[in-house]
Amino acid sequence: MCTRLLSSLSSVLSSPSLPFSLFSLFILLVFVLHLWRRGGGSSRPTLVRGPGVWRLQFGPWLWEEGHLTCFSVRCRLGPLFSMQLGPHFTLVVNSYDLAKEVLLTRGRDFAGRPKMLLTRGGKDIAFCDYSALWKSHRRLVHSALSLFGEGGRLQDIGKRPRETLIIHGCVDDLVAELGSVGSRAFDPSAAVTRAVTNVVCTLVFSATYRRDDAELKEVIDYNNGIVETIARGGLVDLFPWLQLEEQVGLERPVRLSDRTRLPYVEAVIQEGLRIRPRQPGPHSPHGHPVQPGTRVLVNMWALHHNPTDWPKPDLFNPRFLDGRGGRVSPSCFLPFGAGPRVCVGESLARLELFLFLSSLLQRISFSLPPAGPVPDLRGRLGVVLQPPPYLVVATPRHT
Ligand code: HEM
Repeated sequence: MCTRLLSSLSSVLSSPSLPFSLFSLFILLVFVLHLWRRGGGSSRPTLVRGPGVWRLQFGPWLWEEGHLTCFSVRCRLGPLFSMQLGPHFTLVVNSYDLAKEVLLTRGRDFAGRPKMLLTRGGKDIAFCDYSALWKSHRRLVHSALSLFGEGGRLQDIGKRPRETLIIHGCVDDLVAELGSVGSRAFDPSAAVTRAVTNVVCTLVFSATYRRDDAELKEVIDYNNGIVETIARGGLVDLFPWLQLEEQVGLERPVRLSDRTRLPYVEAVIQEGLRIRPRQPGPHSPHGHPVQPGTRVLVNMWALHHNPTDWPKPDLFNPRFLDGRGGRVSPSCFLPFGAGPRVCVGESLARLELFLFLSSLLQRISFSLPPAGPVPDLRGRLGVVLQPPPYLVVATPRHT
C-alpha cells in the first residue's frame, strides 16, 4: 500500500502538471481539515423536532479500517452519536432499543431516502424517497416476490413448485461447475454469484447468464459476490440434531420441507447474517426530536455485536438454537431491517440461503487448500459487506 502510494506520489511529482497537482493537493488538505474541524467535538447530537426525517440506505464508511471500528465507536460514543459525513449531519443509531423506535415505532417518519447522485433520481426501490412512486414500485415487487410467501414463512413457499424448481436448476448448474474444477484451489465467488443472480433472472426474465457473459462479469466486478464458507464441526456426537446427512441423505435433493429437520443449517445461516450484517442500515430515538433532512443510520453491526445481547459477539457460533435444537429468534436480530423499508426480498433470500447452503453441503465437500491462506473473514467495503477473494477446494461427494 505504502509502496503504491509512494510510486503514485513520485509520478505526480515528475509530471508536467505539477503546479496543478500541488494546487489540488492543497485544496484537498483544506477540505479534509475543514471536515475534521466540523466533525470534531460533536460526539452527542443536538436534536431538533421535525417530521419526515431521511435515513441513508448504505453507509459502508462505518467499516473503514475494519469492522471493529464500528464496535469501538459504539463503546466510545454510546447508543447514539452524530457525525458530519461530508456536508451531511448524520445520526448513527447503535442500540436495539433506539433502532426499534426508528425502524418500527416511528418507521414511517424515518422511511425516507436522501437524493444521491449515483441513484439517478432514485426511481428504483432501495434509493427512492418515501413517496407514492416508492409505494407503487414496492407493491409491484412485493406482489411478484410474495409468490414466495410472507417474510420468513417458508412452509408456504414449499407449496410453490415452480420457484423451488428454478432454484434447484441453478443449484444443479452450480454443483456441476464447482465439481468440475478438480482438486485445485479456486475462488467460487463468481460461480455462486451467477447462480443466485440466475434465480432472479429466471423468475423475472425467464433467462439466465452463462459463464463468461460480459454483462454479468460487469455486475460481478461491481458487486463481487456474497459467499460464506462454513466449516462443520464435530459436534454431531453431542447433539443429534446436528446430523445433517442423516436427516436428508445424499441421494435426493434437499427439499424445503427438510427445513424443520435441519435446524443447525438454519442456525448457521442466521449466525452468518448476524456476524456479518449486510450493511449498517439506516434511521431516531427515545423521543429525541430530529431535524428534517438529518440522515439517520442504524448501525446494524453494533446491534449484532452488542455483548449484552450476543455473548462473545465476534465468535461464529450458530447460537440460534436452544439446548434441545429448538429455534431461538432474538428480537434484536434484524438482518433484513424492519418496518416500512424492511427488505422486500427477505422470503426469497431465506429460501435461497437454505436451499443453496444445504444442497452444496450435501453434494460437495469444501476444504481449505493445504498450503493456502485462511479466508479473511473481516469483509470489505462495497454496496454491501462482501468477502474478500478466497480459495477453497471443492470435492464432489457422490463419486
Ligand atoms: C441475504 C440476503 C439479503 C439481506 C441480508 C438483505 C438485507 C436488506 C436490508 C438490511 C435492507 C434495508 C432495510 C432498511 O432500509 O431498513 C434491504 C432492502 C432491500 N432489499 Fe434486501 N436483503 C437480502 C436479499 C434481497 C433480495 C434477494 C432482494 C430481491 C430479490 C432484495 C431486495 C431488497 C430491496 C428492493 C430493498 C429496498 C427496500 C425499500 O427500500 O423499500 N434483498 N435488504
